[in-house]
Amino acid sequence: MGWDQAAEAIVAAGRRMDARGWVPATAGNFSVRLDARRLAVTVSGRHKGFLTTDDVMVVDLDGVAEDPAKRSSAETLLHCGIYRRFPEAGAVLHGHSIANTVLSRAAGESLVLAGFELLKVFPGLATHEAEVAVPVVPNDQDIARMQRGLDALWDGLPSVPPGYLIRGHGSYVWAPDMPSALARMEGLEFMLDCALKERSLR
Ligand SMILES: CSC[C@@H](O)[C@@H](O)C(=O)COP(=O)(O)O
Ligand SMILES: [Zn+2]
Repeated sequence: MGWDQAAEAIVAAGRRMDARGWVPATAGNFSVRLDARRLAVTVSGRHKGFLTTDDVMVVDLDGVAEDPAKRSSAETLLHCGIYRRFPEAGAVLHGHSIANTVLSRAAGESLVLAGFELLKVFPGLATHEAEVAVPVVPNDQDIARMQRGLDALWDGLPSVPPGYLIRGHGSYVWAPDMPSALARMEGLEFMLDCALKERSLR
């Protein structure tokens, strides 16, 4: 995807995520794959609901900035990890919702979503009569180490996961393009909201 389109898609995604309350303070980060070696990603520390295209920058798949004067997202290496591993990934979204934060703190190594019609937002699922295990990984301020843990986890999975949760921190999803990534994020967060409400009814 070209730079202009990618940067606009990221700005619009920020507004959408902010409207849903999923990027409080300066939380969250987003990216779009530009070509085989480069991605457009959010600059670190910006409020994601008020981004302009100046708050988007280019890094390579090692996370090295094209413009060294700009500092990319603290979690850039998690974006790079997704693009490196999953060739079909064209856009990545990360958000900090109440539901993903609370449920990931209570979960074990994965959080199982079952019986929801919205499971069909995930690839390969054509019915609600399914269950999806969303991996939950420990939070870590050492992002390179976190990505090594994710790579080890992915090595052992039988299929591409629908995304993942970082415990007490947030969610990551990806898809071939930004509209599909937003749909996956909205589907995942809807189901997490439901799961949280179900727990409070118990
Ligand atoms: C507001 S604290 C959140 C950050 O530590 C981080 O997890 C985050 O999502 C945003 O970091 P950023 O460097 O702006 O991409
Ligand atoms: Zn985060």
